[in-house]
Amino acid sequence: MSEEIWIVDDDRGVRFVLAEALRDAGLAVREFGDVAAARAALRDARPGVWLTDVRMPGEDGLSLLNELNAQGIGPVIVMSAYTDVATTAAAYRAGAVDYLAKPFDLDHAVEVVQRALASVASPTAPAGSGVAPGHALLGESAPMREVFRLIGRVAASDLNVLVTGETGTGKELVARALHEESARRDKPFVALNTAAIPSELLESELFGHEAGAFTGATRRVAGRFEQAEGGTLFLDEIGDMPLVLQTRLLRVLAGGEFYRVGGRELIRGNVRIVAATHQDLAARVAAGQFRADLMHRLDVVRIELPSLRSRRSDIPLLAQHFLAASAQELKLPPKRFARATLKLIAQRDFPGNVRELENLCRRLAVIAPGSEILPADLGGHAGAPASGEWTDALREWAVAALAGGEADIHARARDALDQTLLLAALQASEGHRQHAAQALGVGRNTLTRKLGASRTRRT
Ligand SMILES: Nc1ncnc2c1ncn2[C@@H]1O[C@H](COP(=O)(O)OP(=O)(O)OP(=O)(O)O)[C@@H](O)[C@H]1O
Repeated sequence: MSEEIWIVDDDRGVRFVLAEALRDAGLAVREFGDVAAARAALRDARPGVWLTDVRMPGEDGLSLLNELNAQGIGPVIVMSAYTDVATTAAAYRAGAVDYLAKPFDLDHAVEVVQRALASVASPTAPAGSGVAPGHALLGESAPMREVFRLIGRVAASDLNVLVTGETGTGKELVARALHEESARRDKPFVALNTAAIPSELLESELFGHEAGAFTGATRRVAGRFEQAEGGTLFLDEIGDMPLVLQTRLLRVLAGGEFYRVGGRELIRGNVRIVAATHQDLAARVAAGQFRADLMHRLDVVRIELPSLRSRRSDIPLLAQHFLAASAQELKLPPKRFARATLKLIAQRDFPGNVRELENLCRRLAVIAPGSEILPADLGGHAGAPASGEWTDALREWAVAALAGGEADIHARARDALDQTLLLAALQASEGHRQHAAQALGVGRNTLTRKLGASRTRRT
């Protein structure tokens, strides 16, 4: 077996630095500027490992990968600047052993090549079925690229996956992407939010019931397991599942068989389970609220979604996407963010993560007056105020007041807030109460009352 590494990339710069790094590591390297040249070289030689770009003028890297894979020539490592789930998963499906997201770290690239060389004896994965459909899952930050890579890696397998992450981080989207990128994509994707269903109904929701199984069960109903036959069942908020049902679910997962509620017919299912939770399952196990054996069965592969505030570089991309999508969906004229507005948004903390950002953009699509969304538009309408502004000063004051054991902290802060806002508005309206009230978005009576209250307290 040849130990030569073949690099196919139309970008000379990439070829050069990569080839140098590999040679420094003691490997022999051959470079090709396009697929045709590499294919010609195949007539009288074989590489140890291929590294190929995806999008190149002429034939693209994936079609080469498919062909090499069909002929058992490999292993192939795909390099691409396109790090979305669809491209990554398509590469893995076509038989890539690894995926390097450009720009990549050279040491990491050398390591990946060495690993591929070491595993040369093992056969490559079977060829896949072409290019994947587009995905709603967006992100360019390093942690999201890692998520896409994992999805690409495990989608084609039938392994159970546990998706973890705070609320609104995209757990359901990941489950859908896993389904779309698997051979099950033409079968149903069925989602069930365990926390949203009363526990006494959950069993019949999951496994279905026969007519007469309980009061009100007038006909046989298929449960989510049956509905998802051949496809994927997404169990959201799995941490909230009652213990009795955990036992039942465990039995079904272990045996692959179940009965409908009130039924005698044993049903054999073929369903892939993707579960999600925002809770720390291990902690729930320790507290006796979740079965350890069920956790291990669900947590075969874990995909951890990062919070939005830990990947702020994705915020502008997501915000622009949501703004455009909202305008289209609500049939509103398109708007765009001023650069300063995007910067302010990217500083926010978003405890509700991507969902909260999506809601903010939807609101702005509706209420921002101009075609360009300015920082002022974020003002009172945009949810929590940006961190790093007056709230920081307020927080400092509160921390000091709490530490000093002061009394009536909330009332005093509220008074100070009222007074500051009212005086600023009155100044701006040159003492005109009606205008000041309008500008603040409060009624005139409220303004008068608050003015009175703050005066009374001060005296
Ligand atoms: N990476 C992403 N790219 C684009 N949209 C996203 C992304 N992540 C989340 N969203 C959007 O944010 C919203 C929330 O996502 P999703 O429902 O998947 O989150 P979740 O983690 O399952 O939330 P919960 O824990 O509250 O159920 C959805 O509208 C989804 O389309």
